[in-house]
Amino acid sequence: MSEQVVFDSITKRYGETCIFEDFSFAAQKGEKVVLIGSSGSGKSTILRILMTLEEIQGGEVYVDGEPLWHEPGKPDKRASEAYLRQMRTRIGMVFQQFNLFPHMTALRNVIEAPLRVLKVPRKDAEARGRELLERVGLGDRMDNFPAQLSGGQQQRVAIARALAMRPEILLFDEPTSALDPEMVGEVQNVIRELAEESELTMLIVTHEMRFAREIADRVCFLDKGQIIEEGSPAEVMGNPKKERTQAFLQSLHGG
Ligand SMILES: Nc1ncnc2c1ncn2[C@@H]1O[C@H](COP(=O)(O)OP(=O)(O)OP(=O)(O)O)[C@@H](O)[C@H]1O
Repeated sequence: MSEQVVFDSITKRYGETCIFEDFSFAAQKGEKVVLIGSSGSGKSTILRILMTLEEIQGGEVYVDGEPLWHEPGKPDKRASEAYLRQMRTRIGMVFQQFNLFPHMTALRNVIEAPLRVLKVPRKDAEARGRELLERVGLGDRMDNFPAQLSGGQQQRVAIARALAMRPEILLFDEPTSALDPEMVGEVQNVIRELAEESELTMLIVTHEMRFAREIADRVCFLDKGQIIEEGSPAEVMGNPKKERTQAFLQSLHGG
């Protein structure tokens, strides 16, 4: 196995507040890593840094061995927008709040980036878009606008949209936490199938422990910008060694 994502001793600050200092993390190609931890521990920030939505102040992130923030040939300068954009095409992200374009149909939402960014011919983009929407169970909803779809359906469109860019890495930031409870299962099923069937490297932030257990090859428990404990779901969630992990899991069980 090779490392597809590496955080090498990064520093991340918001103003004066240091979120990560000397933070390192790696995910293997095809690995499904679930990040758990209390609110504010830095889980979303990890995904946002990888998606180049947040800059770092020290260290480096590598994707497939290539630096994300220090463009080769320009190691002392911030990577150019063109370089970041090209690196970003390898990574897809599904957000808590779907973030669909409201004025576009489901199909249009899915094909927009392949058309504009990858310059895929419209016929091919549409064929692939239809296939992906079928795959997430929305074959009969392709021409609906987001407002005509339930939250669960919108999130499934968002997953199809991320897949349309043929990423190598797929990031999920609390993908079901904005959903009504009855829709959580349908979205989790789609993600679970994807995890079982695909070679994608997946990083998933979730507060849903049952889902985390089902989907993860490895669970990382974060606290205050540090990975306190990591291992298989059975190890971390079934038999946590560290007090802070135990306290976190108990706080969830306690409601
Ligand atoms: N844009 C920002 N400006 C300032 N501080 C921020 C910003 N974004 C996040 N933070 C802070 O960084 C820390 C880590 O936030 P992050 O969203 O990564 O945590 P999290 O573990 O994903 O939490 P949650 O489970 O609540 O989403 C928090 O203390 C948060 O307040």
